[in-house]
Amino acid sequence: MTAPILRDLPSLRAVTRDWHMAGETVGVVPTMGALHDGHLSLVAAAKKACDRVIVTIFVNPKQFNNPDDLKNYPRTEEDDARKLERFKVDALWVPDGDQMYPDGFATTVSVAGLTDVMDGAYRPGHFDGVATVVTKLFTQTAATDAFFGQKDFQQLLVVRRMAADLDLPITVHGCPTIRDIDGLALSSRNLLLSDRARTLAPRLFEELEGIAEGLKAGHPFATLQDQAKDRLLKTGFTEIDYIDLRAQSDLTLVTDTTQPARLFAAAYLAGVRLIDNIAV
Ligand SMILES: Nc1ncnc2c1ncn2[C@@H]1O[C@H](COP(=O)(O)OP(=O)(O)OP(=O)(O)O)[C@@H](O)[C@H]1O
Ligand SMILES: CC(C)(CO)[C@@H](O)C(=O)[O-]
Ligand code: BAL
Repeated sequence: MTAPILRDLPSLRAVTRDWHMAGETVGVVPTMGALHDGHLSLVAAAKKACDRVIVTIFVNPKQFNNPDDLKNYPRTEEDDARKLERFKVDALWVPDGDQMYPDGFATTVSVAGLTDVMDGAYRPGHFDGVATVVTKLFTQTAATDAFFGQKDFQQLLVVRRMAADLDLPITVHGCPTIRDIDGLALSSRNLLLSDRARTLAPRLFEELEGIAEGLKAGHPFATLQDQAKDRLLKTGFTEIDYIDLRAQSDLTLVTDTTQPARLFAAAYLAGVRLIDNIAV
């Protein structure tokens, strides 16, 4: 059965009020649509953990620093609703831009520190947009639990910081990255890759794995990083925003893996910006 698609706040509040009154746990899975198995793994985790599940679909203009990226972002609402049928989620929250940001909207939620690096540095304003919309999604749904992917690891930490700092009564769960059979992290933007670019895209993950092995073998990170960048550029990637080794807790740069660390990468292939990260 198709879940009800709710587009205005009074309708959303009407259904969630009864759940909260009954003491049920409510899980929210925030997405920008164009759903794939990565998103669906979050939905499955939410179904397992919570009495009720709301999936949100909103392509949030405030987090796009590039107007073409916003214009080209895939929008597939009917397919998305169909893909969710088998999960029997309780509601789809699909607000439009006016619902989310009515005339006069003037508030920005900004998380300092964690957002200074990587995607925060390369996509100015991006995490302000994310933190602002996620704060609204949390308060609109009054969810008790939220489910985010580790594919966007920096986003996961930013959201956790924001929820803790604002005392939002919600538990933020981080779920593992789902990959295609060739290792490419599933991502809605993969739909924008040409056939040829799609065959090259898994190289990003392969390079991260190669660096992880090199670190285990005792090679210095700086050398491994340079070699990986060179190889990606020769393969056809056009621009590499970063390949970084950072502490998992606070994203500070590290040069070894004496504390829990992750490798992070962002690079352009045929005009599409791919990101990935792995634990080392
Ligand atoms: N491969 C994946 N595995 C697990 N979670 C994922 C994966 N891809 C996305 N997610 C998670 O799904 C949620 C919604 O992400 P979003 O709608 O931006 O999808 P996306 O595929 O990351 O798209 P984009 O192309 O914008 O990066 C986020 O919490 C994100 O981390
Ligand atoms: C969390 C999110 C739905 C906020 O718009 C978005 O950044 C995403 O899809 O990862
Ligand atoms: N997956 C994070 C959302 C974005 O790239 O804008």
